[in-house]
Amino acid sequence: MSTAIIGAGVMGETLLSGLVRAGRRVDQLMVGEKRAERARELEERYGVAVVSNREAAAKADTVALVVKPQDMGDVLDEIAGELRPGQLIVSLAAGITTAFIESRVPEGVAVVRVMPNTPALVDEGMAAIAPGSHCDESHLTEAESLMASTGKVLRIPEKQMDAVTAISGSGPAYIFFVVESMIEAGVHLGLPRATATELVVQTLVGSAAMLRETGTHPVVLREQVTSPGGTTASALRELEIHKVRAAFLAAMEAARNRSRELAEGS
Ligand SMILES: NC(=O)C1=CN([C@@H]2O[C@H](COP(=O)(O)OP(=O)(O)OC[C@H]3O[C@@H](n4cnc5c(N)ncnc54)[C@H](O)[C@@H]3O)[C@@H](O)[C@H]2O)C=CC1
Ligand SMILES: O=C(O)[C@@H]1CCC=N1
Repeated sequence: MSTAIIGAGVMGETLLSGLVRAGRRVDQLMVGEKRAERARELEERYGVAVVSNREAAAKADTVALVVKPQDMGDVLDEIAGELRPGQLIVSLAAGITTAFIESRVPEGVAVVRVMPNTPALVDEGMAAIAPGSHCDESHLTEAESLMASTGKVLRIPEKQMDAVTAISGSGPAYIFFVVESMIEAGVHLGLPRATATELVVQTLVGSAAMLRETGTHPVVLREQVTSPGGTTASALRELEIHKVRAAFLAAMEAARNRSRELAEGS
């Protein structure tokens, strides 16, 4: 099965590198990328063939679309004439619905919508996938196998996609923001930057491992850290006073709403 990736920016390269690491044959992969310099870079780094979008669409069994949502209409119009029934389009674009894609490609082309995230770069990705209206099990299995090369995959109904985008798609950015804030706090408290960074990163990794390995609810894990009258309780009180919980809710609502707007082309 040959796979083309159209749009090889951050997420396109993440997918490409994951497929290569997972052992997909490079001669079964191809890339369509608008920026010539970027295309050359990927050719050199992975030995992958860079072709026109139309050639990618004509040759590949599966076409992964990894351009920005605002570029999807143009790319679909460009490749529609090359697509044929039985092919699979896997779209990784935020906001863009399977119905939008289906309305621009020939009848019988299957569409799967995916929301990945950047930890896929280290094989710890979280991808959600939702079928369009002409998908059968083999299409979903192929999309699943594409994304499973870089982490976990969850099947969801498409109506959950905007919320998923707000939580796991954008999620790594929130976590990095928290990490960055904690490192700055450590520096403010007088720690050398390298020490603060090591402390925060290992605390993050350790906490994530506890969540995954114990399956214990985060509230219980937080209570275990919070000694009566101790340091953690003082810190958490400040987070509540500064409405951090409410800010997270508002932030993720904003991301969900932005995903909906992208569907409308803005
Ligand atoms: N970066 C992230 O964490 C995530 C991104 N996504 C989705 O992935 C898609 C790409 O996002 P990024 O990689 O962050 O953006 P990016 O800007 O890094 O990559 C987009 C790439 O598409 C190329 N491109 C634009 N028009 C093209 C055309 N007509 N033909 C061929 N290539 C073209 C650009 O030159 C660029 O290399 C977006 O739709 C985004 O919603 C989804 C989940 C997470
Ligand atoms: O910020 C964005 O629009 C993309 C989608 C999810 C993560 N990055």
